Amino acid sequence: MKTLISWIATVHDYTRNPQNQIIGINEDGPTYNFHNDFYSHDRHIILSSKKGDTPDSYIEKIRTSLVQKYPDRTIDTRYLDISDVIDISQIKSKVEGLLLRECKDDEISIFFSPGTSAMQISWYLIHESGILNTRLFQVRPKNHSKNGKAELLNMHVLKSTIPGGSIIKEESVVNYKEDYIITDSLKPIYNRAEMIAKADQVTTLIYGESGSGKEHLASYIHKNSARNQKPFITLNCSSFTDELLESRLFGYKKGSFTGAAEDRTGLFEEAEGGSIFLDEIGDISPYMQQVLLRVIQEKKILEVGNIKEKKIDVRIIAATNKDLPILCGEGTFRWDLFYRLAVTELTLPPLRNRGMIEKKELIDFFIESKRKLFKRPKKLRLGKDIEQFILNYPFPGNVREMENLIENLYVFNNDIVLQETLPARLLNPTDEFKLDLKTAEKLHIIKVLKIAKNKQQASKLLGCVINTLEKKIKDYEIKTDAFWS
Ligand SMILES: Nc1ncnc2c1ncn2[C@@H]1O[C@H](COP(=O)(O)OP(=O)(O)OP(=O)(O)O)[C@@H](O)[C@H]1O
Repeated sequence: MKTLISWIATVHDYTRNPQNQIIGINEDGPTYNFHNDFYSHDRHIILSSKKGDTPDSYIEKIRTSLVQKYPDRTIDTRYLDISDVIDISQIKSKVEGLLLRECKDDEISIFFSPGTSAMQISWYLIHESGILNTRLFQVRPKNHSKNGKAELLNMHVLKSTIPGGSIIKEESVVNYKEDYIITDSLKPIYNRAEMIAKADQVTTLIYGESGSGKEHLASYIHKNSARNQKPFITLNCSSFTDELLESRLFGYKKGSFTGAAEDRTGLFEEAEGGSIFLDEIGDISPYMQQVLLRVIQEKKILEVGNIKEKKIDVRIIAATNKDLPILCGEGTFRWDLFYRLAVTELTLPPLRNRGMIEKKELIDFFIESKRKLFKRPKKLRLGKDIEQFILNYPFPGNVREMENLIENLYVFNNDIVLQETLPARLLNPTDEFKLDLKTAEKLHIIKVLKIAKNKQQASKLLGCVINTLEKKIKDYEIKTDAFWS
């Protein structure tokens, strides 16, 4: 869809009397001019910085007048409730949020001219962030053009001329410091999360296996958002029945069910102004899906046992280790809820796909961070063979399992890690975990390498030529040093 978006031009879109009061619509103003000369879009969204509690008669007047003149055109208004029209970060965050919610897949033409200069800088920053498919346009009015006709100009602004990107980057670096390692495969994901964070109210769906870092990524979005001074609340949805989940999320009134001895505030209300992280969202029942869909649509909650809804302002970040589109296709998850939750999406790779270098970085990272935790003067040392066992292990529990393993090694070792202190599953990885075929093959090769005297014997046992075995050792990044000295 081709969407045109612009601010209302409060000065130039209206005619005024000598006392500067608005008395009518200026048909030579920028909004009208764009429609007269250049409009070729499927819809136009006109933005107002005001609160939408009561429609602004002026912006609605211009909309009605345009619709009367061009009845086949779709013209909508949106009220963004901007408290300070020169606050760039507030403007950018609210506009970007709106665009991500409503125009994510559109070809967006931004009419740059109307609005305050802060609004124009925000347009530029949104365009430059590259998160949406945007183009910037301005109009040269007929009295300034050589041929006496208004001209539509596509703007290409050189990046180096405006320092906005670096200002925004600086803010997020200041906001965020933590004991966490962002390895290479995580960098693009965290960069995207940072952009998402700036777009207020936009929902995010994080995909990733258990222990891959979903909660941390969600908290990173919160910390980098304008809501970072407000609460970040997390809930694992899979551990509750419908009744418990509903009362936990929305609260309840005293006496509304057996055991409800007093009023209790729900998590949505506790998170007011901040963000809520709903983990394992793929596990909620059809009933809870319907309830949550309503909450997202209406931005209101209903406490259990209450009849009056409460307005909420909470950013929702959800996560799942399931393939939600597949669940939707099978009919167990609602498409409409999926689309509401997945306005933006992020996927964390499982640890087994992060490559040896990253695995090693993580091991080193945890060895140092757990040294501090255990208050040891020296870091634990891993012999080459022990390191190979750890590197070869597929870690079905992902980073959490690796973190726990290193903690465990600190408990049982003082200096150099002894092989007998390694958990049995590392020495003999079996198929006790659900593993894909490739991992099963890798584990089988490791098993055979361990019992064979050399590669020739291993390839014989495996029933393949040595070249095939060597290729698989390379592809699966199996470290063979531990098997033969
Ligand atoms: N890159 C990393 N650097 C440091 N610690 C990490 C990293 N990734 C994950 N962890 C640690 O692994 C553990 C699991 O992370 P987290 O709880 O974010 O995962 P999750 O995907 O939300 O898991 P689940 O779905 O089971 O709740 C946490 O202790 C977290 O600190």
